[in-house]
Amino acid sequence: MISIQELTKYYDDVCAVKDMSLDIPEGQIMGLLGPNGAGKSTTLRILTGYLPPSEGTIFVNGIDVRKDPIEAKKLIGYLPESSPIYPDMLVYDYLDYIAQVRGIDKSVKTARLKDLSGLCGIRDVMHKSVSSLSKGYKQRVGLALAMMSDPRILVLDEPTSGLDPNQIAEIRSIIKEIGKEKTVIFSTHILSEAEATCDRIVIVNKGKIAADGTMDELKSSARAEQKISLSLRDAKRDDAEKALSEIEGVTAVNCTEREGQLDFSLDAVRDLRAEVYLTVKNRDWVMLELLQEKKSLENIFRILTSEGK
Ligand SMILES: Nc1ncnc2c1ncn2[C@@H]1O[C@H](COP(=O)(O)OP(=O)(O)OP(=O)(O)O)[C@@H](O)[C@H]1O
Repeated sequence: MISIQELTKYYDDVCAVKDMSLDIPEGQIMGLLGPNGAGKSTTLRILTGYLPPSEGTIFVNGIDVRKDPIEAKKLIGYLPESSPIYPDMLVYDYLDYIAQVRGIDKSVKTARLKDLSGLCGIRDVMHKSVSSLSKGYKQRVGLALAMMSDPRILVLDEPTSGLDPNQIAEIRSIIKEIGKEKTVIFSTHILSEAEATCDRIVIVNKGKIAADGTMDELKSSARAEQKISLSLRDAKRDDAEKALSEIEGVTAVNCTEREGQLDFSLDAVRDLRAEVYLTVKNRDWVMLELLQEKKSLENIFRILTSEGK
């Protein structure tokens, strides 16, 4: 449905997106996850035809966004990071006005506004002024605006930014509901946000894709590397290092010594606590501590997006 090919964007000499390629199939809810300044908004602006790329191409349903932005935009609903909504109108009047601007036929307009108000949970505020709404409701109105033309693709830039936990949960459930029928792409810098909502997560850092997969795939790659720490007494350092490094699946052994105690940190391909325990027991060394550090997705995200990585 969407094919991003070798996308690069420079703002003067700042490279915001570097050689990004990505295919997004129809019906997917995809989260673009990354820290501030990773290039998420820039990617979404180019995808929605609001910003030209420096290099590269984006096809939306076979349409080249750069060559035919008007046709491409017809397929996309876009909620930018700070959605510009007029404060002085009633919600209903505002949606009605936008429906007219978008050329929605009068015969279907009333039904469309009714559907949207239900989908986006704004029935109760349709006759309130936009300025009186909470940030969460304003965001729902923004969603309704993005969905006005019943687009096949919905692009949301940090849709839950600045909302309280209840509002976040509400926006999430609306996105999930919309995602049953549409392709949804949204950006966030919060891992749990992407985890709760997405079929697929693309982690971007410094304009590049750092990881791409389903939540399960990212989690199993996070589990693929384990760290085990243990402390021993009554063991000779050389013997202990040798014995631990000979355990199948241990890829690195680090040791520090203090007051007759050996503290080890092992890298392993899986949870090897049982093997470590038996190795120590068979040699009559005293085990003071045995711990497995959980390498959570949170850690992976931090490692992938931290400075210098
Ligand atoms: N209009 C602009 N002019 C110059 N540099 C820009 C402009 N917009 C973005 N940048 C720079 O491009 C890089 C990527 O910014 P972008 O807004 O795309 O990142 P982001 O991941 O969306 O971050 P945030 O979550 O903070 O919005 C950053 O270094 C940013 O400072």
